[in-house]
Parts: sequence; structure tokens; C-alpha cells
Amino acid sequence: KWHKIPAYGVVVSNEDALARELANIDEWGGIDLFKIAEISNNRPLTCVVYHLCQKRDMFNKFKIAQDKFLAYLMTLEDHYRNVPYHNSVHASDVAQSVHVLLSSAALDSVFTDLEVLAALLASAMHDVDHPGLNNQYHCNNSTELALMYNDESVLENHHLAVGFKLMQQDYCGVFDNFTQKQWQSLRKMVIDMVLATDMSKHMQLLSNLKTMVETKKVARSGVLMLDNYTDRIQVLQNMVHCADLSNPAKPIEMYKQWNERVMAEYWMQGDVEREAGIEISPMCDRHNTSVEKSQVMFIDFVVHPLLETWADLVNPYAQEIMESLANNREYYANLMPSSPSQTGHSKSSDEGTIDADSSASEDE
Ligand SMILES: COc1ccccc1COc1cc(C2=NN(C3CCCCCC3)C(=O)C2(C)C)ccc1OC
Ligand SMILES: [Zn+2]
Repeated sequence: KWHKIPAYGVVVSNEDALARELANIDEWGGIDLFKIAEISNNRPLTCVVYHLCQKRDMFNKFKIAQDKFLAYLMTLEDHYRNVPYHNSVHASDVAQSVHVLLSSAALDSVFTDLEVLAALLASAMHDVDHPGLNNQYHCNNSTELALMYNDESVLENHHLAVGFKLMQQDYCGVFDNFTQKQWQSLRKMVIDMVLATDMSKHMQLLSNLKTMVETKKVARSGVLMLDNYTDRIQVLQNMVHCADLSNPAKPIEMYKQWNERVMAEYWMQGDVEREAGIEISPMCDRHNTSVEKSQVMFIDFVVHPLLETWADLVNPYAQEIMESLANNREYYANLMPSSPSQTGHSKSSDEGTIDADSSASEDE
């Protein structure tokens, strides 16, 4: 018997409320993923990604069986853990943020449908089965995962292995109608994007993006011209990376919730390390972290440099994102004990800086 698929993929008590929450899905910060998690019985990833694929007509373009795609999304979502930050709400946030970045006028018709599908799929699976303990923890303790992946992008390799393994299950045969060429291209792009979410690759990614901005070719219509795989995948990798680090550029109420969650997860890791009598990772010690200072430094040394470069690439179509980031930085700078908020992005005081390159190997 043909089972009717619910409008948003998931059976919900109040479909109208879900429809309302999803109405502004095309806008930056336009939807509240926490509310969507509540309404969808904690299936934000399934309903957001299913809805985005419907809006982008992916099922017809690639002859994807909707029931199998839904089964895959549900199984993928089931394999996100109930950790404070790296759960399926974060993945749904990254997917929606990528959807908005992809829709930038500077990227109009730049990417193929296959590349768009790959970016959405990479976002959906990019943190699956995240244990709430970062790469540095796994490497320091030679955990099973660190041994499996020889300390190299340990979590990111694991997210990919789990995300693709789940597709092998026959009821998740999402890409049965793909040609071998399509499948291999999709798989390679998803792998390249998810591996690029490893924070230890941040400086390399940012430097590639800066080079692209300096050498960018723009058509008369104002859209970017990307004529080889290296350039195309670098823009896609940076897009997913920007989405992954976009919390500080979202409406303050949502940003504050993400901040509480990421601190909770880091402090839990610090508790595990303290219990085990091992060195507590930076930012993970609940007894001496300045929440506001962490945010200002995260923005000044990691998020602003990245989003500013992205804004240059798609100029002028990311001004709203940059304004939101600047407002949110002031919010936390004003909350910082003692120092009045500084204007602009001056170097923070000499208590050391965050070098995403060195310490970042610890994360994601
Ligand atoms: C240095 O910032 C922090 C330290 C500890 C707690 C919070 C912060 C600031 O707030 C956020 C941070 C992250 C992340 N930071 N990093 C790493 C951390 C190590 C230092 C340098 C590289 C960046 C990550 O990998 C993720 C993406 C998970 C994500 C959301 C945040 O806020 C909503
Ligand atoms: Zn992530």
C-alpha cells in the first residue's frame, strides 16, 4: 500500500506551526532550528533537509525515491548523539546556512545541481555520531577512533564513514538511479567538503579563499567564474566551513543558545579530562573560562577573518551577515568584565591570541 509521505517528511502534531517556522528558510537566520526541533519531535535535520531538497526539486532532477531519501535522513539523524552542541540541530543549522549562502546572487547558476546536492548532503552528515569530545582529546588519548584514523582528521573521517555506511542499507538506497560517474563525483565532493570542516585545516582554507578573492574572475552579470574542480571545491569547502562557524553571525537569541551549548560540551570534555587526571584542553575548564572573552576572540581571530573574506568573494551580497557579526561582537565585548568595548577589530589584549592553526587541531 502506498504510504502518504507527510508534507515535511516527518509526522508532526501541528503541521501549520512547522510550515510557519519553515516559511523564511531562504533567509539568513530566518528560521529558529530550536523551535523546529521541538515541533518536529526532535527531527530538525530530517524536515529541514527534506524541505530544502523539495524546494530545489532534487527528487525530480535526480529521480530520487522520496521515501528512501527520508529513510536515509531519519537514520542519519538517529546517528547524531544527544550532546549539547554537535547534535542534529547543529547539522540542520549548517544545512540551512549553506542553502542561503548557495543562493547568493554572486553564485547564481554557478554550481550544478549535483554540486548543490553534495553541499546539502555534506552539511547533513558533517558531524554525525560526534561524541562531544574533540580531535585533540582523541589524539591525546589514542582512542579507538584515533587509532582507526591515525590521528588525522579523526572525527571528520568518522562522520564520513558513518554517513556513507548508512546509505548502503537497501532501504536507504537513495542514489540507486545515479550513474556511476554521478555517484563518484557526488561522493568525492562530499568527502572533500566534510574533511574541510576540520578546524586544523582552517588557515589553509582561508588562505585559499583569499587567493581566490585576489584572482577572482567575475562575469559581466556579476557572477563568479569557476572553471576547474580545484576552484569549485574550494568555494564549496569554504561555504560549508563558513556555515559551520556561522553562529556568531546569526540573530543574538540563537547565537546565545549555541554559545551555551558549545560551552556545555567543552566543559563536559574538561570534566572528563579532569576526572582522568589528564591535561584539560584549552577553553574546556569550567572553572576558568571567560565566556564573553572566548566569543570576542573567536569572532576576532576565527569567524570575522573567514566571513569577511567570504563577503569579499560574493561582494556585495554578504553585508547583512557582516553587520550581524559586528553587532554580536559588540554585544559580547560590552559584557566583558573591565575593558570597555573596543571599536573595530583591534588585536585583543596581550593575554595571547587564538591561533586557529595551532590549537584548532584540537577541534572538530
Ligand atoms: C575559541 O572559541 C571558543 C572556545 C571554547 C568555547 C567557545 C568558543 C567560542 O565559541 C564557539 C566556538 C566554536 C568552535 N570553536 N572551535 C575551535 C575552538 C578552539 C580554538 C580555536 C579554533 C576554534 C571549534 O572547532 C568550534 C567550531 C566547535 C563554535 C561555536 C562557538 O560559539 C557559538
Ligand atoms: Zn559542525
